[in-house]
Amino acid sequence: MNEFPVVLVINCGSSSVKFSVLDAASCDALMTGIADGVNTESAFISVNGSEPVKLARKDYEGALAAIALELEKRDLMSSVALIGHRIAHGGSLFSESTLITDEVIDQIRQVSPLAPLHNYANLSGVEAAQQLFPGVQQVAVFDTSFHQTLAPQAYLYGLPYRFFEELGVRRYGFHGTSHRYVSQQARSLLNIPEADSGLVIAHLGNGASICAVRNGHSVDTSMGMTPLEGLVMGTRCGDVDFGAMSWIAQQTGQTFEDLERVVNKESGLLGLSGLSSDLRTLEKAWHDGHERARLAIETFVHRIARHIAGHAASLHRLDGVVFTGGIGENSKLIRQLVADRLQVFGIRLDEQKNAQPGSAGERIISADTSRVPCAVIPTNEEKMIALDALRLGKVHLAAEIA
Ligand SMILES: Nc1ncnc2c1ncn2[C@@H]1O[C@H](COP(=O)(O)OP(=O)(O)O)[C@@H](O)[C@H]1O
Ligand SMILES: CCC(=O)OP(=O)(O)O
Ligand SMILES: [Mg+2]
Repeated sequence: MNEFPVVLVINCGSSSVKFSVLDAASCDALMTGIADGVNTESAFISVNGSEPVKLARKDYEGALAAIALELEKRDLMSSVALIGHRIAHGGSLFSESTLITDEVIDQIRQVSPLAPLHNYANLSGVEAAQQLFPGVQQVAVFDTSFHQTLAPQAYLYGLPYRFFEELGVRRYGFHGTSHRYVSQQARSLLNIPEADSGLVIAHLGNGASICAVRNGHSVDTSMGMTPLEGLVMGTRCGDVDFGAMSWIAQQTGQTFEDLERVVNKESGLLGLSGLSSDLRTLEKAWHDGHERARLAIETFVHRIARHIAGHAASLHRLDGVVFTGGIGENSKLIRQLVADRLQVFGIRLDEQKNAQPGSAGERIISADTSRVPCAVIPTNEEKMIALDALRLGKVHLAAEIA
């Protein structure tokens, strides 16, 4: 490794590449940024919150090349000791993070149809990084790994068992790296022992999911075989009656392919409001009297509360409800509306604590009289990815030397 090695963490999403450079010794972020609007005319890069700069090349390779250039400007290229990639779906092939080899890339490709918005983009990031950082060890960290502890009753669908046996149809769950990090932090914030603890985590971003964490392990989660099940999301519908989809297909003559696009890209907050998938836009629109924005937000909230309550049933005790993700960390409105619907648990937020800005970091937001504590914990998937990359990278380096 270099004298002051760093870990580059890459999260290639459906239209953006989020990246962080972390000090390998402390795992503190030295630099973060986003290349957004990938594969569109307006593709840009912004580093450490700076003004966006247009990308010369608009594709994933172009975005990764722009990130490499930013590292070069800061004389960091030769310090990159490891690259950690967020990979959404690992299927049943990967229950843990792994070093990336050609075989691993092939295996990730095999499961990619199950997370089409994410995995193909994730793989583009891996391939571009291999070109730009030749010889640097890369590590894959899967959203699905943390949920490998689900019991059959939590991961099976009520379908004929042969679909599971013959086709591997089952629930996997996603956002595992975030749920893993947030549940660890929550135990220290709320001062509860891992061995006897029960938490419900609400990761609310563009994609959104709930996770029940019992004694440090995921025991239930709202996403399924693909990242479509569960909550209403930015553009995804979440839970929907298959009978409704079949009815729509019969009435409109739309194919499975058409409907897959509708449920993944045209539904959720966007589809309900007819306005935007971005919660900030919808909150403002509601404030300005936009009725469908209000309806979209209230539907989003109702589903979150229903899933939080349902997930509590997988725990033996409820020590806390924790909000994270772009919405969970920043929207006092959503947190308040969700808490209002959880009165059955004796949950009450403290208005002032809930009104603190996202920049306030980890914080308890419930009233002292609340029967269950509620907290906000900013997620840090990048740190978890860097830690996994370092752990696997060290093992690999030791094996090379031996
Ligand atoms: N200050 C804020 N108030 C309300 N919503 C916010 C705020 N900041 C970000 N969001 C919302 O967070 C969502 C994006 O969350 P994020 O976790 O960044 O998504 P991703 O799944 O792409 O990682 C968007 O709906 C955005 O509007
Ligand atoms: C794959 C899980 C998911 O929805 O991720 P996202 O929140 O980054 O879209
Ligand atoms: Mg995210």
